[in-house]
Amino acid sequence: MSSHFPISAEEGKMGLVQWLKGQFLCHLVICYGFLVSGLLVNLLQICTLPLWPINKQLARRINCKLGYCLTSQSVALLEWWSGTEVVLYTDPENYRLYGKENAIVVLNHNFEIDFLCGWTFCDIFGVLGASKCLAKKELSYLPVIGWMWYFLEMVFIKRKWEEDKRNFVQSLQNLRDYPENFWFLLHCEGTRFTEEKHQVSMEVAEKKGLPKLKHHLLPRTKGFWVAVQNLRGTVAAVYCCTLNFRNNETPTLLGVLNGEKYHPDLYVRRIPLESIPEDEAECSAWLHKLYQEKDKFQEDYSQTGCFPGPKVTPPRRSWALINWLGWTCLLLYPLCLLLVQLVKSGSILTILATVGFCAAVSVGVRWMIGQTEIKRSSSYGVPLNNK
Ligand SMILES: CC/C=C\C/C=C\C/C=C\C/C=C\C/C=C\C/C=C\CCC(=O)SCCNC(=O)CCNC(=O)[C@H](O)C(C)(C)COP(=O)(O)OP(=O)(O)OC[C@H]1O[C@@H](n2cnc3c(N)ncnc32)[C@H](O)[C@@H]1OP(=O)(O)O
Ligand SMILES: CCCCCCCCCCCCCCCCCC(=O)OC[C@@H](O)COP(=O)(O)O
Repeated sequence: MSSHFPISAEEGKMGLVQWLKGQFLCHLVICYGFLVSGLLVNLLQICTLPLWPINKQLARRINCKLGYCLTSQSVALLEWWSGTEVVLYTDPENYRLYGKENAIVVLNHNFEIDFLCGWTFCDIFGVLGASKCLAKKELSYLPVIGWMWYFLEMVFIKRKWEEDKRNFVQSLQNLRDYPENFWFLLHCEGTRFTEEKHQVSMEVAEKKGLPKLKHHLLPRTKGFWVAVQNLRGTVAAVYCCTLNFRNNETPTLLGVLNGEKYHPDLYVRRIPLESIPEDEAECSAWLHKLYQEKDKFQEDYSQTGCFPGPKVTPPRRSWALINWLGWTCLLLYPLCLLLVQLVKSGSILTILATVGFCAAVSVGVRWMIGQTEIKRSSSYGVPLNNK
């Protein structure tokens, strides 16, 4: 039934803005800016190579800034384009420490944009350029983003312990003299949550005599233990982070690109590193207990729609937006000049080349977005013995 109330000018304007956000041309401009600026950042990163043996700390700082230039564009997309506001549930005493110390972040891995929400918190607390993750090796091959991570000393693993252990320990040791405050993200489940993976991992839990989890896969404990042991004295605390979305939202990166607003809530508990057991078996049992607590928070959230403790909506910072607008203006200018030349020339070949370029940008970015989709998740964790 149609409404008899006339829409206000304000509503009309909002409708138009929302309509624009869904248009392919807008997406093309955004993706073009992201890809071309990303390649420029990669190129500048390569230029820092001769600096590493001369002044490693300076090279690292420069790479953090370059990394920020690229990563913060996707934060701007979430905060300013889609209008998503991240809400934090945490102890105000601990809030003052976020961004002022190194930390290991333990975060659940259920959502397609959990990495983006993580980056947004990193930006809010000023550690975005230096933030790191224990990531699957396949991500290091991602054009632009994966190449950038190489220079940011991200830790990549094949998820095959015998093959990984040497490089993993060495990469962690390298972080001991990192010149900027960083957060090291660990998704201890090792893969994204799917019903099938959940079922398999709960079979493992049963065999091990561990309580079943409803909202998480059983955590793999080795990576956590090795990270804690190798970062003692470097990292002050573990941030136990539990992320969920209001109204049972299932957010996607494509949704963000279409300007859809989501409602993420993050519950953060700060646990001093000294309180985590050194012995492997005890540390492993400690992590299992942590996941049982996280599971309880998720269950309560699904009943009440909120996490425990006081909540705050930290203000978004303008830097991400300024950086994004700066790159867009810088890169749109030559594009517009090219288009004008194109129209003037009337050459079929040039027009075809331009259409081909736009199609390549669009397909390339769509493929990258595909990497974030849970339906394309790896087969890691199924069947049972797959490692
Ligand atoms: C204030 C705000 C604060 C914070 C804001 C939040 C976040 C911001 C922070 C930073 C952001 C930075 C960057 C993010 C950007 C982008 C990147 C995003 C995502 C990439 C993430 C990934 O790529 S996840 C995949 C890779 N990572 C991991 O795998 C890590 C987890 N895994 C481990 O750590 C593992 O231990 C390991 C891989 C190191 C080794 O695994 P392995 O299996 O060899 O050994 P384990 O001993 O650990 O496990 C074996 C035991 O596990 C049992 N088990 C459990 N389930 C299964 C199963 N399904 N199948 C088989 N076996 C299973 C198994 O029985 C073994 O038990 P045993 O008793 O026999 O040992
Ligand atoms: C202005 C900004 C424009 C943005 C345009 C869109 C650009 C596309 C950006 C793609 C960014 C890619 C970041 C990849 C991070 C994906 C993290 C992730 O979720 O990895 C999965 C692994 O953890 C586990 O893998 P599975 O075993 O589940 O398989």
